[in-house]
Amino acid sequence: MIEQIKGVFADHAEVVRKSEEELSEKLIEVCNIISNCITAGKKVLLFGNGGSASDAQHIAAEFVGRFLAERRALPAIALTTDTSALTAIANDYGYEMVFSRQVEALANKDDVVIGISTSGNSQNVLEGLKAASQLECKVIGFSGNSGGKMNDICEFNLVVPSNVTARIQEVHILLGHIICMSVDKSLI
Ligand SMILES: O=C(CO)[C@@H](O)[C@H](O)[C@H](O)[C@H](O)COP(=O)(O)O
Ligand SMILES: [Zn+2]
Repeated sequence: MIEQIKGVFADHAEVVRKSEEELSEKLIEVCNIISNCITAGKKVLLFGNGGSASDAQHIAAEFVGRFLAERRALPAIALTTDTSALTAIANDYGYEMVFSRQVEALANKDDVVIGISTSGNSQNVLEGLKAASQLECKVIGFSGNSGGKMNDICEFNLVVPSNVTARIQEVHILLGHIICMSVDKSLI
């Protein structure tokens, strides 16, 4: 067991190292887009399935509550929390529409819309990002597994260099925290 545990720590460290190498430049651009969005009075919408739904909520909460600095509340909404909307949309239109329908309802031009999917291929995430694109939002992806179909839809797709869902998710929340740090710094 100890060998397995050490193996997970080692894999995690290696994916973090490769992510730093491959994603840092792109991450600066994403941080700037999000800081500019907030400064311009726009908002951030996030969504994903399972663990990525939790990530969407976690990151939105850092904006609305606080991260490091004492600053004003910032507008971010996870589209994974309204069970009435989620169940009605899934029941009436299909599960693949649960995010796109909410994006149509809530997003405006120049809002930032972040879709989180480790495979890059979850249909409801893809539909949500496509809807955001049509509304001229800034479309950002957090993905893994070479990016999947999110590569074709996102303006910036942050593809974590791993094929292991858990390792990808661990870096996704790290990316989220780096973005929160950068937005905080841009505001104070
Ligand atoms: O957290 C985990 C696995 O670590 C799961 O809940 C995982 O998020 C779910 O299987 C998702 O449905 C996977 O979807 P995606 O990341 O490929 O879009
Ligand atoms: Zn998980």
